[in-house]
Amino acid sequence: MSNKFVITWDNMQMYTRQLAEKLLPAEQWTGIIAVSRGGLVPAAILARELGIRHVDTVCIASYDHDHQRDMKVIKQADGDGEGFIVVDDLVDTGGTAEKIREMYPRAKFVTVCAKPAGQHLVDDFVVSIPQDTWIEQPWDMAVTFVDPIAKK
Ligand SMILES: O=P(O)(O)OC[C@H]1O[C@H](OP(=O)(O)OP(=O)(O)O)[C@H](O)[C@@H]1O
Ligand SMILES: Nc1nc2[nH]cnc2c(=O)[nH]1
Ligand SMILES: [Mg+2]
Repeated sequence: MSNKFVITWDNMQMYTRQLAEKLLPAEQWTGIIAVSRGGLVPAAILARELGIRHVDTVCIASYDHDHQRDMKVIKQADGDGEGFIVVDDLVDTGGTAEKIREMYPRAKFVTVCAKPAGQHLVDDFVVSIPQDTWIEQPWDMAVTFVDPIAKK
C-alpha cells in the first residue's frame, strides 16, 4: 500500500473520545465487547469515558490463504449483542466486520477508522481513510532515533 496514515497514542485517545460522544447516553449500554486484538485499546478508552465496567472480548485470528482470508474464532462473548457496543480499531475490506455482524446481529458495531469497502458494515466510526492507505496503529510503532537532515 502506497500511502500511510500514522495514528499516535494521543490521536487514538482523541478519536476514541469522539467515538464515545456518539455513544451517549451511556446508560443505554450493558457492556462493551472488544474485537481482539485491535479493539482492545479503543474498548479500554470507551469503558473509561462511558463509565462501563462490563468489558468482554471476541477473539478472532485471521490468516491469508491464497488471497482468501480464513478466520478462526478463538473465544467469543455470549449472546446476540443486545445492549452491547462491539468495538474494533478499524474496518478495511469488511471481512472481520461481516463475521462480527453475523455473531452479534443486535449489537451497535463501531470502529475508530473506516475505509470505504467496509464502511457500510459499521454503525458509526470517526476517521475516514482512503482504501489505498495503510493505517499504522500506535501499538505497532516505537519512537526511534533518526539521522539529522544535515549529516556532519
Ligand atoms: O476489514 P478487514 O479487512 O477484515 O480488516 C480489519 C481487521 O484487521 C485488523 O485485525 P487483524 O486481523 O490484523 O488482527 P489483530 O486485531 O489481532 O491485530 C483490524 O484490527 C481489524 O480487526
Ligand atoms: N494496522 C492495520 N491493520 C489492518 N488490517 C487491515 N487493514 C489494516 C490497516 O490499514 N492497518
Ligand atoms: Mg483486529
